[in-house]
Amino acid sequence: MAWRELTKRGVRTGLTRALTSVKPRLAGQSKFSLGLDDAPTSLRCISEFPFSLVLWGLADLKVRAVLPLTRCFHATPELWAKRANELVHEKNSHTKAPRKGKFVKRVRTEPPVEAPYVPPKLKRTNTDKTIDIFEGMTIIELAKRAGESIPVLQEILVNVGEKVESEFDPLSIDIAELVAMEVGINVRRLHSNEGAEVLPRPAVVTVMGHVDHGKTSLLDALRQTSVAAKEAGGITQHLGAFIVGMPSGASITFLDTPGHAAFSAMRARGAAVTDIVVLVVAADDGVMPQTLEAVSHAKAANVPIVVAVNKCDKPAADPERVKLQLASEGLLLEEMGGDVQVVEVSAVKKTGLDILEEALLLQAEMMDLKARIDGPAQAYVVEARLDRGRGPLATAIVKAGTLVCGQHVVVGSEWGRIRAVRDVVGKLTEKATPAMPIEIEGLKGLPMAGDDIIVVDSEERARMLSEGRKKKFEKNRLRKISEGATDSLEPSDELSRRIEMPMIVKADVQGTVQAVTDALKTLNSPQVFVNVVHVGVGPISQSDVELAKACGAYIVGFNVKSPSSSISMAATQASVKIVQHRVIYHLLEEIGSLIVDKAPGTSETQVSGEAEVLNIFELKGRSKSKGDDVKIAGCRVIDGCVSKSSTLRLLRSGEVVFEGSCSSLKREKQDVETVRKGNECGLVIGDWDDLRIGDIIQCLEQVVRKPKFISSESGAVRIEC
Ligand SMILES: Nc1nc2c(ncn2[C@@H]2O[C@H](COP(=O)(O)OP(=O)(O)OP(=O)(O)O)[C@@H](O)[C@H]2O)c(=O)[nH]1
Repeated sequence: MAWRELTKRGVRTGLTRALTSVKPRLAGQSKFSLGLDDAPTSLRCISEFPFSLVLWGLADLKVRAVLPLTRCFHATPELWAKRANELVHEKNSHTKAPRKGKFVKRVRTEPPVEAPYVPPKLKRTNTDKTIDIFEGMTIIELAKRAGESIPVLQEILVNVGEKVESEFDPLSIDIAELVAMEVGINVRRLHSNEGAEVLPRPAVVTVMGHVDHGKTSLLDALRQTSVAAKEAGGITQHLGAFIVGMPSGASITFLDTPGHAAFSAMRARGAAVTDIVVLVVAADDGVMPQTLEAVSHAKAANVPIVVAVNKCDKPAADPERVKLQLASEGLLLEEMGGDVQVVEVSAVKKTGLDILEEALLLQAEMMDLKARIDGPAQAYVVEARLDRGRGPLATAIVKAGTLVCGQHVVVGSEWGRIRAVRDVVGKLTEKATPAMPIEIEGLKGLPMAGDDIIVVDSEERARMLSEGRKKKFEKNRLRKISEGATDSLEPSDELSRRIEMPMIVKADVQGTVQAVTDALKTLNSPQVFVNVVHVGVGPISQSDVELAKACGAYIVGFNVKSPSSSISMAATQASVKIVQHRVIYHLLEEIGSLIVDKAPGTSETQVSGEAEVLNIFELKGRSKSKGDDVKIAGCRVIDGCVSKSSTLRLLRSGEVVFEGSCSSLKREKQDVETVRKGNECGLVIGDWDDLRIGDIIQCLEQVVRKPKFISSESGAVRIEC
């Protein structure tokens, strides 16, 4: 039974009341309040279970027991039905304390205090009124449409266990419906596919795989263009999207996600909007670390994989080995009885491409990909960049509905009115339908890759939502800073000695800014802390130099134009170092070596030599200081080299008995500075004369160990101390 349908039967009202009445009694019982808070979300997920009886039971019991709704996911319909019967039975038999069942726990053992449901002051005359609701609307918007006051709706939200920090917070469409229902208003869900015409849509495909396994070449081969050649350093630098038309007339939307480790954050976002992942594995190289990483991303996002075994033209190609490797990593390949299709291709020789396309279309067909065409669009930002002439530009994929030029949108915490929509070839278009990659122009600020695009009615609403979201982000940011400050109140000794390297990151597009920032953070070590103080899209500017000067930061430019001579000169004068690259691992290498240079290193005590005491000689009255006898250890150096200037450590039966300096080191009556392994010597330890045959004398030296910059074959980098 669907949650929506319950409205008609009044069940949801019952549940809301039940939850509301039980809430005061749950104070301090986190387990139960958790279930309560989760209720609206959980309810969406259990729609296939016959739980209405349970809900009725809860409502009618007024409620001395509460179902931990989070556990609904694990319940079978039979269990639900059984438990529902139990609840009804308990109610009918007037049992004061319900039995402890698998899903029900008693809230308190003393006679229950009736906690009658006290509804907020509601107009309950609205039953014929219907309002449009949609994902992401604010409580202000809902209040306006419902003709209710904001505090009344806020009270309902609190009562249903929904945490809403501000009236600008977007509500989920389900919560909006729940609140509307409480004030007795019918709703029409604008983002729902129900009632709207749903049509098949092209699949959105992401190509993933290990570095250099041929992702870009494969996409190029598919679209008959050559991007790889144009790309700096031969690696894909940022997320793009394009449509590949198939001979059959069908089309597939590809997200061109890059494969380098530094971009894994962007790749994760790519997977979130994607329907299918093409996992590219080079037939000669086989499964590599990033191949497995890609599999994990796809699995985490619950996205099916189609494997493209590439470079099959190479003499060393061994597709069968690749298949076995993949199978051993848990991919259930079709030819081994699973459902993952594997296609052998060569991006260079352009073989197997038609079979790959067919495999993708087949996969898409099996998934029965459909989307609502009409109504407001739901879309995601894939990439964003700043264009000098056109301002902020966002590449987006429409997931449902139609995005129309001129609409007001909220994108993450930015807003704007869509001034222009361009398709993949840069042609202006009036609207964009599902799975269509587009570039939109007209936003007031630069959104982040992964942001959702919400279409709103008016500029006022767009502005309001954007402001609300910005405030929330700022609040979260400040909270994080204050949490960080609290964390750093008691830093460990090692961390408190960390040297800070402030950095300003400038890159061509938003996704890259973040990828570079994330990559730089991987270089943090116990000795050096990379502190990204400012990030931005676009070329390095005068103000970047001024900021860098003020906080002693390095400026890191990635994929941006070289700064003008006046900016370079200003940077030189201000002793601001600018590090600029177009290939991520070159950038990381340079920053890594700067970190290594700057790191103080760790001081370590090393045993540089070891001597065994073979004899003990006593010289009467020879001590310079005291006039006492002196004991000389007649030793043989058994390891390394013993030197007079070193600190000595005396070991007896493996235990340290003394540590001090050497006051005399002689070899055949000659004073010497060092004695090497295999030679004999006479050694006097200052202030220590308790010597025994068999004692071991170690020479200690302090060495400073500098961290090392390590770059693995997979492209991952780190600083090892
Ligand atoms: N022989 C052969 N070489 C290929 C094939 N596909 C790609 N290559 C070569 O492999 C190298 C890497 O190809 P790219 O397409 O840049 O690989 P990528 O996976 O996109 O690399 P990143 O973007 O760096 O992750 C290039 O030199 C290609 O020419 C193929 O099918 N056969």
